[in-house]
Amino acid sequence: MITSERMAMVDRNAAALGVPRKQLMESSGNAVARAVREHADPGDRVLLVCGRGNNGGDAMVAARFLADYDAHAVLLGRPETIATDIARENWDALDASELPADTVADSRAFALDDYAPDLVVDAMLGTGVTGALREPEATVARQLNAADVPVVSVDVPSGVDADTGDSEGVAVDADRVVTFHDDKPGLADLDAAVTVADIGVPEAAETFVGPGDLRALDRASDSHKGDNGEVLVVGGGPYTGAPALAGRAALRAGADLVRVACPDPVAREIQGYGPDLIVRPFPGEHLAPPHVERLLDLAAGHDTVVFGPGLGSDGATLDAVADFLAAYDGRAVVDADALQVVPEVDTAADLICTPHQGELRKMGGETASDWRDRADRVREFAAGLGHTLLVKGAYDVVSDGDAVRVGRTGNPGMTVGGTGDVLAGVTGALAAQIDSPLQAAALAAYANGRAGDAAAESFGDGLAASDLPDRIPQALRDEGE
Ligand SMILES: NC(=O)C1=CN([C@@H]2O[C@H](COP(=O)(O)OP(=O)(O)OC[C@H]3O[C@@H](n4cnc5c(N)ncnc54)[C@H](O)[C@@H]3O)[C@@H](O)[C@H]2O)[C@H](O)CC1
Ligand SMILES: [K+]
Repeated sequence: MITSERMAMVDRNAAALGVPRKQLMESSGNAVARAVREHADPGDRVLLVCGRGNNGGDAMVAARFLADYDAHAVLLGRPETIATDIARENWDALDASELPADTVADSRAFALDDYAPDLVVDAMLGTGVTGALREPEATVARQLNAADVPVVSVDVPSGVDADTGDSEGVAVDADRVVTFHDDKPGLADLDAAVTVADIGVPEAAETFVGPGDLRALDRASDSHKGDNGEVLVVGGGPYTGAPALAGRAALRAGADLVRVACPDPVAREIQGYGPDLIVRPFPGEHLAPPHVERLLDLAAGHDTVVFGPGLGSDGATLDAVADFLAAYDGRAVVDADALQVVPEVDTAADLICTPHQGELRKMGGETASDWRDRADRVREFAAGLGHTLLVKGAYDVVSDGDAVRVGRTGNPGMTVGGTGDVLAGVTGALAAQIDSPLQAAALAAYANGRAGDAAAESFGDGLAASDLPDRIPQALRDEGE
């Protein structure tokens, strides 16, 4: 099953892998023509009703594959109103090839009987539908539903929401649906036979995080209306730079506000770095159980907590981490020494753990040299743990125990200290903006690696972790779109 939102991401990822949407449309149209062949005989009259989006484009392609039928394409609207370049190119190809095709600009000009079809291909609207069908689509849908003619719908019956199966007004009552790449949740309860057509989307477009995944952030900024979240970084003790790096990275990944809770001496140093980070010091040299109550209060006012950067592995510190996690029920990123506490603790929190392979082993997980084997093991371990894992490596493997995503951006220069702190901060900021922890972690791995790749262009293997945060905003933009 795939939602329309995820399909749009995968589609964009496929384009980035060198399989552009027009090529997928060619496969989609071919699959539609194959379905027509199963329901009608050569010579039969086939009416292809095309909308102005890519759903219509699929049927325009199908028309080219049906030369041995009496096939006729009807565009609902004027050719100038076709919404996408690839649909327009396919319409122009029909026109230039002098294949039977005409346009219907308003509902009064359409009468199904004029075509006397043996079969209708419904390609008015696919996953791009919003709200109730407008005219002329609504009238055409009513005529199709009233007539005794078999209907093959392209991708989804026009008017039906592919994610929910709902329709706000009239929708096409299809006999058969040819849907693409993967089944859609909204098709399950319809009275239609559903076939899933492989349209050649490489598996890598789903597995490897790509520019399409950046859409998760566009959507997040629509729904949160400018509220990009507040992040609390809990870190510092033996190390000072780590919490500051994580905090700065969280800001650059779009968090509205970042506070760093750290021991007094660390706070004084962080304040010397500049005005961007708000510091909430606690007494002593390192985190300890007496600090936990105040940290919990502080955490309650934040969308996510990034736990671990530079905390060290003092016994009292690890006890404090365990106490915190046992009482916390929000969302947190756990990194570095704090990770070893996670398998023992019973927590209601929603955690994203970001171990490197050594830390994963310390948590009781297994690694493997081949990334595919590693992906299986990470998935199993995440399922047992009940949290999301982002296991760092040349290929970063992310799993919530169910799905697996792999980030393959980044370069060997990033083995320098501190890049993990940057990743933890970016993960915290994205987890404050994106609902799915898997998606937030996957995108964080991708963006961190891309920022590292941009830094390597200037500094090669001499890159430093502090080169990364300022390169995160660009790494979170899709320049190819
Ligand atoms: N990877 C894939 O899955 C591929 C899918 N393909 C096909 O593309 C469509 C989705 O195309 P898109 O252009 O995004 O949307 P639509 O064609 O469904 O519709 C957009 C079009 O419709 C107008 N519109 C929206 N709501 C309404 C309404 N209620 N009434 C009337 N008109 C409406 C809107 O203004 C736009 O102009 C997918 O389903 C597949 O069939 C491609 O083949 C590529 C690969
Ligand atoms: K359709």
